[in-house]
Order: sequence, then C-alpha cells, then structure tokens
Amino acid sequence: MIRLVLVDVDGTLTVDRNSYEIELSAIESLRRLEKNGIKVGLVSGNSYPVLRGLYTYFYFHGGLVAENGCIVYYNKLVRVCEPIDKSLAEKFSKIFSVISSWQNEFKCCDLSFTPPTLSDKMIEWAKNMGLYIKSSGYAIHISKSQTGKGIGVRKLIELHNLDKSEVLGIGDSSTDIEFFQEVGIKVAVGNGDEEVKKVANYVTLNNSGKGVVEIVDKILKGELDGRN
Ligand SMILES: O=C(O)COP(=O)(O)O
Ligand SMILES: [Mg+2]
Repeated sequence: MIRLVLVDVDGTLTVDRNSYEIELSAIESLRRLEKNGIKVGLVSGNSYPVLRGLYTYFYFHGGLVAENGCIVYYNKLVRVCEPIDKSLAEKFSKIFSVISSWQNEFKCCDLSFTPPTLSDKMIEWAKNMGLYIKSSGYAIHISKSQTGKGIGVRKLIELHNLDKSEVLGIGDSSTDIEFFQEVGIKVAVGNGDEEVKKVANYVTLNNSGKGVVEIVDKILKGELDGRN
C-alpha cells in the first residue's frame, strides 16, 4: 500500500525540463493524494528555504529533502551531510567561469552552479579536491561527502517509520537515481534522462508535471500497488 509519494521539483513538477514554471495541475493532483491519506513530500537539489517555502504553500505534509539529500525536514530538521567550505563557490565559479547560484548563501553542504553542463575538467577538479560532483540538468552540484538524494530520502522514510515498499518516488534526472534506490516504486517522467528511465518501474507517457498528473490518477485507481 502506497503511503508516501516523494516528488523531485525541477523537471518533474515544472511544465518541462528546461522550465522553472510549476505545472499547477500537478500540485492540484498531489493535493488529491493528501486528501486520500497519502502524504506528499519534496526531494530536490534546491536549498532548504526554497523547498520549505514550496512545501508550505503547496500544503504538503510528507516532509522534504533539500540540498540533494543533505537537509531533511519532517516535523524536525536533520542535517545529514558534512558542511562544505563555502569559499569553494567562488573558487569553482572563477576556475570554470560558471555562475554560483544565489541559493548557495542559504546552503550548508551542497553548492550549485549554472549552466548545468558538466565537463571532464570539472569532474577531474572535483576528484582531486575530494568532492562529489553531479548535474541535475538544471545546475551543477558539488558537495563534500558522497551525498546524493538517497541518504536524505532514507532518513525521511525512517522519520515516517515506513518501509520503502510503501513509498513511491517520481523524478527526471540522474540525481534522482540514488533517490530511486531508496523507494519501492520508481517513476520517471516521460522526458526524463534515459539512465533514470532504465531504473524506473514505470515511465509516464506525459512529460514533467503532466506526468505527475498521470501517475497520481493511477495511484488513486490502485493500479500501481497491486490493489487492482
Ligand atoms: O538542480 C537543482 O538545484 C534542482 O533540481 P531538482 O529539483 O531536479 O533536484
Ligand atoms: Mg529534477
């Protein structure tokens, strides 16, 4: 029985993968889940203040995982990663002529940069610095420990006292692969990265936010957890 649905933000709740426009029908759909007793949570590389704001006003109650797994909130705030040296934001942006996100001021452990294109030189630099580097398709992320959304999702599910089989996750990019390893039912949106679709139990026909609407309908009809 699905008791918790965890949703990525950029590229999954938006109208498309290169957009910051929230697909409002996806929010309305997820609210229907909550009305049917299935809590909804957010999982993203965005900072805690951004995610807490979205979570509050979307009126979801399943908690959140911010900074690509490093910050977890569900009735209480838990930091799961080691803090990063914030001076790396300026260093990385100078070396690779990328823009340090305004959100980095409000982050502890995961720093993000645009444009999101990861180069071999960046990967080599991160390796030499002992840093973890990845791209969500919206931003490049560096962090100190081998973070990834999975460690935050595991903590959130623990705070819910649920089994992973009771949790469904929806995502679009390679940063959602670690997330998917911690949930029972893995859903990739139709326009998601090929590597995410490969590990998904289900790929929506629709893209991004419309894909969320599609999967919510299936959940409410009991089509995804063997109820019919
Ligand atoms: O890259 C980001 O900061 C946000 O991306 P996500 O919500 O898809 O994790
Ligand atoms: Mg995403």
